[in-house]
Amino acid sequence: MAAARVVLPQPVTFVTGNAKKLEEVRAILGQSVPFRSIKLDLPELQGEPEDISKEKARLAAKEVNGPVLVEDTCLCFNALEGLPGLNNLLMAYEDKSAYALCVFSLTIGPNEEPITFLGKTPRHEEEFAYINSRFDDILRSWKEVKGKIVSARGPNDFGWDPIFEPDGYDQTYAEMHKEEKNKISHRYKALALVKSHFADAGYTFQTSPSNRDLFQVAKSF
Ligand SMILES: O=P(O)(O)OP(=O)(O)OP(=O)(O)OC[C@H]1O[C@@H](n2cnc3c(O)ncnc32)[C@H](O)[C@@H]1O
Ligand SMILES: [Mg+2]
Repeated sequence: MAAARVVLPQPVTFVTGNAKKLEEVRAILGQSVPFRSIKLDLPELQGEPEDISKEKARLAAKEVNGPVLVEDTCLCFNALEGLPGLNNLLMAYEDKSAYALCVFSLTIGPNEEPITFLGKTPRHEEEFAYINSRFDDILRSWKEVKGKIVSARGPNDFGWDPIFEPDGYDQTYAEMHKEEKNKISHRYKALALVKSHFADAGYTFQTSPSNRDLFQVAKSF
């Protein structure tokens, strides 16, 4: 018997205040997940990345009163034991290695528990087994994006892209073509899990995003 399909009252709303992030999410998701986007000023929360992300999703779902997707990204420095970073502080350390971590949380409604998707190595055995059973192919190369901090190179229009050089590349994220970054990035890795989840869950929508919604998104940035 086919699994019951969850019907969502409206398309997923991706909540962000960051236009560059939205651009990448659009490019990576393509048509695979129907979503629209709004800009909401949500508080910058403190704590573990997954907890922050879940709380952000809960707050956003209350505001939107429907299904939401949120994302948080950090550039974490190994010299600071994974603390997100202050670049100047790092200059005092020899270890310039870092990793880019991306967490998405999806919640299908204001009273639902958020599900998180991490562009990072799973920490717990059970988590690993769970993801592995579902996303075998993705997981084979599954890691946070490792790299190092360098002096800024390339256009300066998106956060820390000019100072992050992923391992195995001689360009910073900022110097790469957009399509190249989107094929290897922390955001790509986390969104691959989001896509698999949507393919698995087979959500259907009572309404789909209209041109009007898309137009409003374009205007809000
Ligand atoms: O509204 P939200 O979605 O939270 O957008 P934000 O700009 O606050 O984004 P984050 O909290 O996730 O990110 C913290 C910082 O990291 C930067 N950032 C996020 N993703 C990045 C990427 O892929 N490359 C470079 N910088 C990035 C971003 O510009 C912020 O200054
Ligand atoms: Mg933020």
